[in-house]
Amino acid sequence: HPPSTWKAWLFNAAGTVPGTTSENISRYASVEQPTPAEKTTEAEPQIQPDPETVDLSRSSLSPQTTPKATPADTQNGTAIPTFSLEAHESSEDEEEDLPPPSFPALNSAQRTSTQPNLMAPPPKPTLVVPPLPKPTSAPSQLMPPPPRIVPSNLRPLPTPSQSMHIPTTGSLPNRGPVPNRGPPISNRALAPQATAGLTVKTPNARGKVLLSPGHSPLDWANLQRSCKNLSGVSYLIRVTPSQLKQNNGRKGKPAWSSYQGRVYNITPYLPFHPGGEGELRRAAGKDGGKLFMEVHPWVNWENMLGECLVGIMVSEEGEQMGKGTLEDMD
Ligand code: HEM
Repeated sequence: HPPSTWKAWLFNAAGTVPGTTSENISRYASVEQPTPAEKTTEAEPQIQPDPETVDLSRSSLSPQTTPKATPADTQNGTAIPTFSLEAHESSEDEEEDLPPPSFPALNSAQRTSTQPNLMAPPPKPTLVVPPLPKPTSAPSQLMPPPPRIVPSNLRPLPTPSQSMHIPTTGSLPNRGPVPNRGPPISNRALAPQATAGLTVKTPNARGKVLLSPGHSPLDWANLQRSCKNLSGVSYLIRVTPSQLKQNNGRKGKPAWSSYQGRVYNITPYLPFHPGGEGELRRAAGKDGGKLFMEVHPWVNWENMLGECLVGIMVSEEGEQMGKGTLEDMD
């Protein structure tokens, strides 16, 4: 239902409401449309509304820009109904004065119900935990209390300056040169000799040496696969002990060594031997099996020197000494 003041204005539009005159309406309309005199004298129309009828401070609309009803309508006798917000605001005030709605509603089922709990209560747990025995009579069965921490027994925590400090200059602590992972600083001066094909002894526990560039185990493996003649012979031969002794690697002779009845030319392997050329030469011109097995029995001689095979050991009379024959090798 509209407020009662709305009805009054509706009736005023019909011209039948007492107490509302056309004078009021025209005065109201004159606020919206300035008189011609005001238009001509001033560039910006200054509107001075009647404080009794219009309260511009309460309106967010500007009277200069918002179109309003023209007074011509009032002159014809039919006034445009105008609505006042006063009555509406008063009703809002009344609503604000009302207490907040109660929840649940006063006539709701929750309020009218006589039973306080509509839902059934949850079942009670059947398992009952027995109470813990009271630690009264037998304190010896209980766990002993934790030891008291005496500050004097605690080791003092290291300060960040002591434990977390990383030196910015110099070598890191406990980070010496890794064995056989690169040339140590003390051997750098010997690098030109190493490039000349000489091996350099390094101070490591297993007696490995610094191999010259291009003589790593991988380089040797590649050389074995290169199909080059590494044995120095064009076909497998029978080697007598005297022949083996003559080929000892000295005076321009090749270095042969026997292992399990087979003879190998170790000459091309000398610069590749991880234990050093000198160590390997100790087996030249004789059976090297004993030395070999003393140092590194895990090394596969056959695989390492397969392409260096010269032949088999025979007696001085040419008799076969081992199980295998040259035909078997072929
Ligand atoms: C003639 C056949 C030989 C072959 C094919 C051979 C091969 C090898 C190989 C592959 C290594 C490296 C082992 C590894 O890294 O674990 C090595 C190391 C070594 N070899 Fe030989 N070697 C031979 C003979 C000898 C002989 C006759 C000696 C000594 C008299 C010797 C002394 C050493 C030493 C001292 C090392 C370094 C220590 C080690 O790696 O355990 N090698 N050799």
